[in-house]
Amino acid sequence: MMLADFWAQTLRRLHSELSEQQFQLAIAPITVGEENDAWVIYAKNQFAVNLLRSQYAAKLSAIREEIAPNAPELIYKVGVGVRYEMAEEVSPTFSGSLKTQNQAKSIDKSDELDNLSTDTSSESNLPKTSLQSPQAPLLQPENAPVDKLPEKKSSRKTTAQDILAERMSNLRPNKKNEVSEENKSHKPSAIEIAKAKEDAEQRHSQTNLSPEYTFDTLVEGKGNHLAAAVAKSIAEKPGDSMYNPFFVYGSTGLGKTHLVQAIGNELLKLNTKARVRYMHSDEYLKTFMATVRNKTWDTFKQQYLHYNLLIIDDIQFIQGKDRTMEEFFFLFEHFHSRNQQIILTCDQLPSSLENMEKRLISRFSWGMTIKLEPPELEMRVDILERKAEAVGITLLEDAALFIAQNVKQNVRELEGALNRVLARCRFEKRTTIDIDLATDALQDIVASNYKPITIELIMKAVADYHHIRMSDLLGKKRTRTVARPRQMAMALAKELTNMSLPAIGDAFGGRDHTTVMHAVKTIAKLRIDEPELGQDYEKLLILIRN
Ligand SMILES: Nc1ncnc2c1ncn2[C@@H]1O[C@H](COP(=O)(O)OP(=O)(O)OP(=O)(O)O)[C@@H](O)[C@H]1O
Repeated sequence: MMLADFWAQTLRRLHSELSEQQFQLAIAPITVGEENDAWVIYAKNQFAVNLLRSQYAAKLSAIREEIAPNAPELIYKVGVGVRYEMAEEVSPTFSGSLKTQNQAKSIDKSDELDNLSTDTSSESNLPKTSLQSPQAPLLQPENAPVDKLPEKKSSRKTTAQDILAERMSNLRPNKKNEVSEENKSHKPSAIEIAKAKEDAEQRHSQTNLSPEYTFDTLVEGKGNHLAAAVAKSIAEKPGDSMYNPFFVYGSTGLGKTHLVQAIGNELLKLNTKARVRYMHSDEYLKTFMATVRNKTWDTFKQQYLHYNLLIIDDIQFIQGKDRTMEEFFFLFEHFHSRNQQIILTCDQLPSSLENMEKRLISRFSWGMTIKLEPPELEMRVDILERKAEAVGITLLEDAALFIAQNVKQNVRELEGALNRVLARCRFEKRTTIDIDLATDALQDIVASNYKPITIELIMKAVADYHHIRMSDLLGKKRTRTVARPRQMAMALAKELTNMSLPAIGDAFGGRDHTTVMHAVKTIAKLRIDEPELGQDYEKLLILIRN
């Protein structure tokens, strides 16, 4: 069998077996190739290679054994090979069967929804476990009540309308199984709708989730793209062993809480009866201490065991607290062994948690561990624009760029800076923020960020902006893609530094001062004649100054 055929069939197989999110996240980006008689699965970075090796290598080997037993072994590497798009590469019968597979997948998902929403067990129905010895943990996996996440059922035909109808029925109070045929056409009255809304709001408040932390309000960029994709996948299919636990870590203010709460809110949107609970580890600690003090073990156990999704924020705070860690270990085991989803956030990688129990550290890495990185410039601008828009204020592009350039570390600080600018804007009874207003409102931040402008700084900014190398600016190439940015860099050097024309020429690979003078004149003219170039120049001025 040829590699192309093998991969086309493998894609079809994986597409039918994995969730759409898993497929899109891990499999779709793969390219393949042949090297020295081996078949190579290429991924774009080491993280992706590791992910493939740990999560999919066994499955891929099994498929290879089955459909191409004489084919070479598969090896995994960072690199780029040939991409086979499923729709184009497969035969007509393949795409036909692909459709069938997709339908099968939607049946599975709707069944999960059915299961989740019709499971009516409540805390009071839970069997109680007893504390067997003073040292015994409160939560013992073997005794703990079984309240499973739904398992996939097979064949009932379910359409998208069924799913919608199911979701609608979840909005009505409690009567799902008692609806008679004639009542099916019953339209809920305004009172029923108001009651259902009130119930939903009450259920939501018990989850401890902030309603504003959703995927809609979460801006995505390089720093959180992968984490957001995994998060959405979990909301769609909580408890999948690949992402259980989901361990999100990163410095303060990067959006860990927002991201993990968005999972809870999304799951509740998909299924109003999913049992979700968010808590800060501090709350877990306090509740546990109160339990020890008051000996209210049963209440403590029942409080946690029936959730489908438990989110604990800032898990690092339980470090060094031996009994709490022990208890948490059994809570974790309970969730994991029953495919109930657990999500943890932390300020550092599990292995860096020096005072955490070893068995917990190893378990934290069983599922998916993802770091949130500080937002890059474009993402910061996007966040600012979206947040200003949400309060009905227009933030002009250069003002957004200016704020984003000055506040780089984390999103919380970015929000703080924006709030100051918004306050000034409202005080002046304006509806638009321009660069003057932003500069004025953030003077102190700008002053503390002050760095002298050097010619190297200018060259780097211009090279980055135009996606060329610094060496191109110094070299002899005269193609337009290089020559124009070089002229721009010279003009910027003239405007932003005190350097003489000969000194600038010298810094640009020993060029004559007349070359610099020509560049300055050309750019001055082009800034008027070519508005796009003019805007690029303005943006570079802001970038370099800030
Ligand atoms: N990608 C994002 N899009 C929109 N808003 C964001 C994003 N990331 C963070 N925020 C906002 O920034 C603020 C801080 O985020 P959050 O509290 O989630 O950070 P954190 O990483 O949990 O911080 P800490 O570790 O200090 O608890 C919140 O108001 C949040 O809504």
